Amino acid sequence: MTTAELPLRPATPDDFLKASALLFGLFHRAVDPAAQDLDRRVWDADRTLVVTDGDEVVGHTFAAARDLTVPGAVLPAAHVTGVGVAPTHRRRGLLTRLMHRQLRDVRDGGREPVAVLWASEARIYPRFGYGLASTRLELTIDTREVRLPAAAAGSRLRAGTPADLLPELTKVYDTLRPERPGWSSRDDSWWAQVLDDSPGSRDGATERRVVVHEGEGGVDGYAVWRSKSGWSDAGPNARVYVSEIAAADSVAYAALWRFLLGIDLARKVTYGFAAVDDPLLYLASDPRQLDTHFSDGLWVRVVDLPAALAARRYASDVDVVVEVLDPLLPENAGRWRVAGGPGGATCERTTAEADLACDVADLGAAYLGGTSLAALAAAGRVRELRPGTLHPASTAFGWYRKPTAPEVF
Ligand SMILES: CC(=O)SCCNC(=O)CCNC(=O)[C@H](O)C(C)(C)COP(=O)(O)OP(=O)(O)OC[C@H]1O[C@@H](n2cnc3c(N)ncnc32)[C@H](O)[C@@H]1OP(=O)(O)O
Repeated sequence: MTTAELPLRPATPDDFLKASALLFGLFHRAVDPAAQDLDRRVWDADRTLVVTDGDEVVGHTFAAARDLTVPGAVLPAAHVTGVGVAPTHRRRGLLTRLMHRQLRDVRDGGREPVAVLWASEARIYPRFGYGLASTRLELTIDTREVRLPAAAAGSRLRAGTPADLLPELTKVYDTLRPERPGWSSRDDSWWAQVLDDSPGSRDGATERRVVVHEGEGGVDGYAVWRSKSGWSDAGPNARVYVSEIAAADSVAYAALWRFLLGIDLARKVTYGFAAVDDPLLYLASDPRQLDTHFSDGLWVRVVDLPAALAARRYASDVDVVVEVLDPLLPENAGRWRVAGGPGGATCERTTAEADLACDVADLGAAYLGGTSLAALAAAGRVRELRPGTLHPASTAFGWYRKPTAPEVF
């Protein structure tokens, strides 16, 4: 049997252990039964495709059913993860088959207008119509070089474990989520996944810790962190690793950062999920000392174009005809009129002359309001066919805050 003929099918619960072993191997991790149990909580055979060769699972992809916040709305979105092909079967088209089938299934399912993912390597997914929709700043902060404004009166911090403080975390997260493009819904299983603390995941650091901020109305912010002991010839040199920080307002946000940057014996604090417009850039006495590193965040694939473009809101009034290329999902190809604004929008097929032309991946890139159509045009990706239409459309497709995705799923 050639690779192209290997069976590709929906998974069954019996495939889990083999699929899990495949993924541990592909990501160069020793099999960790604790992490595996946790993965099993979020894994759903009905949302998984596998390729088998005899008894072996040699290809795998999973699309978790979660909601995603987009500009002005919260939508069901296929959260694609666990993509992998066995090293014995690589570069023979199995990923291509899996991606094509998965996108077709999502489209035919009729419920999720977009698919989203984090890429292990940024080169993999554009060919399947995914566009880079959010960027991520990784910060490595020298605690002695950065000062924050003095604390506001009435701030209170409380420390605890993730297990003890989970109700507070979920409350804050769910309160903030509808306003934060790029955030995904978390049920109990996803919270368990996000807060995974199996010893194999610690890399010599402590267990996870949580600090919550209490304002006048109760808990309104939290940070999840761990630390790692370190000593140098010059003295203490511990590191603090922040995995998540969320706050309802500037008082809570500054108080949490003040706490994290003030932990005794630590010299560096790292945080991997800052937004490109993160408030810390404007709070810190010397933003250069945040030592930012820029990388790709969430990739978005527009699966049902009219549903996706009508579902989000626009920053300003828009009425534009876009000619779209989508060889993989031809239902999306052709000319679409997007009309609306901050209160809602419609997207309908049209025979009118096009104002702009682009690939479906560019609409994915612009979908969360973080990548501008004008920047894509400057890169030669979006084309302005009718002069004067690009700039207003670019403003409308933007949003008042940049998207950020707080977790790699
Ligand atoms: C959302 C997520 O889960 S991200 C995790 C992705 N998984 C991993 O990184 C685990 C390790 N890697 C793998 O499992 C595999 O190499 C995969 C899944 C990335 C690719 O699977 P394959 O079956 O080899 O891909 P396939 O043969 O369909 O390749 C399709 C095309 O993508 C290209 N491609 C595939 N992987 C890569 C890569 N890592 N970098 C650059 N190009 C790539 C191929 O060259 C091919 O290009 P072509 O059509 O011009 O010839």
